[in-house]
Amino acid sequence: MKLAIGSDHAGWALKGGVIAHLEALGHQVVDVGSHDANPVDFPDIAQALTAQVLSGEVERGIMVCGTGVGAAIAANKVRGIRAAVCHDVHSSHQSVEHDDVNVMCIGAQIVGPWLANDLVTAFLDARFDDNEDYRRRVRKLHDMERDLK
Ligand SMILES: O=C(CO)[C@H](O)[C@H](O)[C@H](O)COP(=O)(O)O
Repeated sequence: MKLAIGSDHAGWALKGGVIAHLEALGHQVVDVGSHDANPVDFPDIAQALTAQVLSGEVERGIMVCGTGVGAAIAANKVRGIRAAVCHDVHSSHQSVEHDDVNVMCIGAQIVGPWLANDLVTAFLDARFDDNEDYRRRVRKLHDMERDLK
């Protein structure tokens, strides 16, 4: 899969290992930054990453910040993005299967490199389970987004 990955300074070191893992699995990875440990603001990186997803340049995105929380808040501000913090393997795949999540967020202060690799693998291996209930719920998310003032 072609995907985008981004991090702030807190997620930068973990991101390097995740990229190596994903490339070893054969994924094509677009790194939208940051590219060093200097402080950056996660909303700026989330904007660059979500733009890649919405343009169709990549299928999905992965954000790494300190906790995953700021990255998820930022990404969810963008119409068309369904982002989730995923720190366990079950949520990592079910978030795609049931909720059609397109941006996964992980916290480098919360998970280590081995678990991070398992999480992103579960996320990318998962496919939306296209049944009526899940479709209806995702449609309602779109409706809520459309009705935002
Ligand atoms: O986790 C984060 C946001 O939810 C960020 O990655 C930062 O770790 C957090 O905001 C702390 O920022 P700092 O500049 O590293 O103190």
